[in-house]
Amino acid sequence: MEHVIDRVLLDETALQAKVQELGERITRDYEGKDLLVVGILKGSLLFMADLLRAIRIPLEIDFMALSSYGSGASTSGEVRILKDLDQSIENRHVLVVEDVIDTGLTLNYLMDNLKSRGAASVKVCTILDKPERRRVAMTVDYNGFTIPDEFVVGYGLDYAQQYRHLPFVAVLKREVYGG
Ligand SMILES: O=P(O)(O)OC[C@H]1O[C@H](OP(=O)(O)OP(=O)(O)O)[C@H](O)[C@@H]1O
Ligand code: HPA
Repeated sequence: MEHVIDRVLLDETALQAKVQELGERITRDYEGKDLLVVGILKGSLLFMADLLRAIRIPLEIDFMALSSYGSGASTSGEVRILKDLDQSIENRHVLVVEDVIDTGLTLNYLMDNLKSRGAASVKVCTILDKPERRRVAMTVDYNGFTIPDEFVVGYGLDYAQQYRHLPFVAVLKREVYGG
């Protein structure tokens, strides 16, 4: 992988330490509540699996897949649900798990959509946040790392569907993505 990676931004130790910290906070905050953790495919997969093991209270899991027309940065901000939840979330406490919040358009749509289904609460947990790219204001309830506006891969994040399996977050060499 060395030939495609410019530099490692967050190594495995840093990621895992942060995941433990987030898991502890979530454990405290949701104690005694009916918690449903919703992973957004595909990017959240690695973070979701690690985070779940760091949460020490009963919970259920589900997944959604979304697609934005064009990229997340497209002008419309229109989002389509490709795979919906398997169950009703009425009166349940929903925690959405994401790999990265960029423009915020995906999550903005999703939070409104989930709230309209009568959830008791809807919060978001992301491992990465790129606030410089935000196009809609949004509250990030649990954030792992605030990162600069650079294209990163690994720990679930892809470039052309590659590199999701890397256990660290890295910046690709410019010649790989033509940036
Ligand atoms: O804040 P935004 O600008 O809306 O961008 C963030 C979204 O973009 C990525 O998903 P993507 O559509 O690339 O799907 P993936 O998780 O399958 O890679 C990421 O997982 C977020 O869901
Ligand atoms: O930096 C990124 N890498 C991969 N996917 C993304 N989606 C938004 N930002 C990114």
